[in-house]
Amino acid sequence: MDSLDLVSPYLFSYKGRCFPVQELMKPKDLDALQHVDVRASDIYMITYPKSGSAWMQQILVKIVDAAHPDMEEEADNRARVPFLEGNTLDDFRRERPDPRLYATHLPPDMLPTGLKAKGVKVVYVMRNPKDVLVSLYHFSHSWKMLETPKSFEAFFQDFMDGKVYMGLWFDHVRAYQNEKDKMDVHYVKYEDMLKDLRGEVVKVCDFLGKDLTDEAIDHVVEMSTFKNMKTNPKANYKDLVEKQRYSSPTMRKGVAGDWKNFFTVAQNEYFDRVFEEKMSDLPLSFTWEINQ
Ligand SMILES: Nc1ncnc2c1ncn2[C@@H]1O[C@H](COP(=O)(O)OS(=O)(=O)O)[C@@H](OP(=O)(O)O)[C@H]1O
Repeated sequence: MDSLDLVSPYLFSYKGRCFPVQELMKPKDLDALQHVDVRASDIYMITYPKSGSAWMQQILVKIVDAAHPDMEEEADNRARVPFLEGNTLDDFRRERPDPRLYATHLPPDMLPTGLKAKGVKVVYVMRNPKDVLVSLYHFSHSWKMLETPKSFEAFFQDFMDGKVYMGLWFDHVRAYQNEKDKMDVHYVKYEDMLKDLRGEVVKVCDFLGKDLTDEAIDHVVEMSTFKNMKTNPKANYKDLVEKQRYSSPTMRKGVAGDWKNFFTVAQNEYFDRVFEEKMSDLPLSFTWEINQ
C-alpha cells in the first residue's frame, strides 16, 4: 500500500481532504480518476457526504428510465450511479449505455478533467450543514470504515475542524459555488426537495433536457419519497446492512432540523459564528428546520 498521511487510524489526508483508510481509493487511484474516459452525455451527481446523495441517485435513475425506456436496467442504484471514489476504475472499462450516471463526493480539483472539457452536466446537492453533521455522526457509528465517535461533542469538533470523511463542509460547498461559471452545474438543496419534491424534479429534468410527461414526473416523485425509498432494495442500500458493512440503515430520518435534538446552545452559537465567518460572502442561504 502507498504510505498514507494518516489523520487518525481511520482517515488519511490527500490534497487537503480526508478519505477512509479502508475500502475506498488510495492516492494513486484517486489520481488515475482524473484521466478516465468522460463522455459529453455523462451525468454527474456531486455532494458532500450525507447531503442527499442516495435521494438524487434515485431521482436521476428514475428520470433516465422514463426518458430512455429502452435501457431500463435491473441493477440497483449503487451500480447504476456508482461512486467515483468507490471502485469505478473498473466501471470505466465496462460497456454501459448512455447516458452514464456517476456520483461523487470529490472536490472539483479531483474530478476527471474531462468533465469541464466536455461540458458534462453536474447536479450538486447541498444540505444545511447542521443536519449534515448529525447525519454524518450517525453514519460514523454505522459505516465500519469510519471511527465510531467517542461522543457527540468530540465529533462536533472534528466536523468543525474538517477531520471527517471528505474534509471541511465549508470548503466543499464553497469550492463548488466557485465552479458556477466553469461547469455546467445545477444546484439543488435538500430542504427544497423536502418542501416541494415535484418542483425540484421538474427543474432537474429541465436542466438535463429530459422532456417527461406529467405522469412520468409523478412516477419519479412517487418512487423518490422517503417512505418508498426506505422499502426499495434498489434505493435504500439495505444490502450493505445485510453484508454488515453498515450497522444501521442509511435511510435514517430524512428531515430538516434534527440537529436541534443534538446541538447544545453553545455549539449552535459557535456553529453560527463559524458559518457567518466562512460563508457570509456567498449568495447562499439554507433552511435550518422544517416542521413536519
Ligand atoms: N427520499 C429521501 N427523503 C429525505 N431524506 C432522504 C431520502 N433519501 C435519503 N435521505 C437522507 O439522506 C441522508 C443520507 O445522505 P446521503 O445519501 O448523501 O449519504 S451518503 O453520503 O451517500 O452516505 C440521510 O439523512 P438522515 O436521515 O438525516 O441521516 C437519509 O435519511
